[in-house]
Amino acid sequence: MSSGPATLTDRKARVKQQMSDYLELTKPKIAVLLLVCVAIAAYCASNGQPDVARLIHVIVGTALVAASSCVWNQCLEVHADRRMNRTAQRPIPSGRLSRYASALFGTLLGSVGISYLLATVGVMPALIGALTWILYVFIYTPMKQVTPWNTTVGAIAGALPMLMGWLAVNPVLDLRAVALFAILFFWQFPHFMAIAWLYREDYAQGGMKMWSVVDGSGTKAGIQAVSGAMALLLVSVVPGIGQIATPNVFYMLLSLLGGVFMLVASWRFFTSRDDKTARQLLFASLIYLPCQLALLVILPSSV
Ligand code: HEM
Ligand SMILES: CC(C)=CCC/C(C)=C/CC/C(C)=C/COP(=O)(O)OP(=O)(O)O
Repeated sequence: MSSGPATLTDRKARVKQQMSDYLELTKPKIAVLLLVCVAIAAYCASNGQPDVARLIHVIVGTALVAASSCVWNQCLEVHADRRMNRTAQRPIPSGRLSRYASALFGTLLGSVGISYLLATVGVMPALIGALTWILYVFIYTPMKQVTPWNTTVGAIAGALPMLMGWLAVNPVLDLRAVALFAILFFWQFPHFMAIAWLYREDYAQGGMKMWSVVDGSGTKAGIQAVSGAMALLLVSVVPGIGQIATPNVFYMLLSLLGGVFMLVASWRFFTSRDDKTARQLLFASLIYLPCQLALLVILPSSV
């Protein structure tokens, strides 16, 4: 007799679980920071006069395309994800969602996202969105099983959304646009080398050829982290140079400070190569990026 309400409750719980599974497939935590980057690039490109509608359009469109790429990434990696502790409980390897339904969901998100970008902010952001999708899904994802250079390709895919944000409001890519791309590109090396070290056993089990797997001593991961942090320090200063006669010293000094913070965290990881310094480096990377982005916003638009 009581099976009616119980069934309804069960069904509601199942729908709720499925919705949260589909959301999980889109890797929402990474997406939030990525979309903040897109927004900041669009803001910088607007030279202090942001077109709010275009800004919102490029955020929405990029969110859809990025979500689609994350869904497809998990459709292709299901066997590896099943073998790794960090990913085994994801919706597809755990069997909560089928690969087919997920691929359909990802395709829908991607098609809507690219069409939305085309219709609202134009060809260039849509084109770069499509290229980034292909790079992440069809080049980076299979490359993880082949060579540690996969991270370099992944970092290009991770940084390209900066150009989507920029091109949505400004058709000309200047030195600041290149610097924004470079900041996000180089930031990913210390960010990911810390993760690659922390999950090295997992990655090895999943057949992923990360630097921390092919060189178990951690030296190569450390070198990648330190080199990335050094390059990051240099490129983060560039947006402050602006017109040579009036460099923004305030911005440049604070960027240098942030760069040194990342370099010290990377150096400590390189010299110790233990979980403690890796965790500190990952934490430092997640503190650094929002601060550096905030600095870019307060950088005067005349630069
Ligand atoms: C080569 C490129 C990248 C790789 C391989 C990578 C990989 C990862 C992985 C595996 C985690 C999960 C760590 C954990 O479970 O403890 C993570 C965390 C995170 N990543 Fe990245 N990432 C990359 C680029 C990016 C980019 C471009 C962004 C955004 C701008 C980003 C933002 C984040 C954030 C916010 C977290 C913390 C949230 C979480 O724990 O899921 N990452 N990254
Ligand atoms: C517009 C568009 C298509 C944007 C996509 C950009 C994007 C999602 C960048 C993230 C960068 C990246 C390589 C993350 C790690 O993936 P991973 O597969 O190594 O992470 P995992 O091991 O947790 O699955």
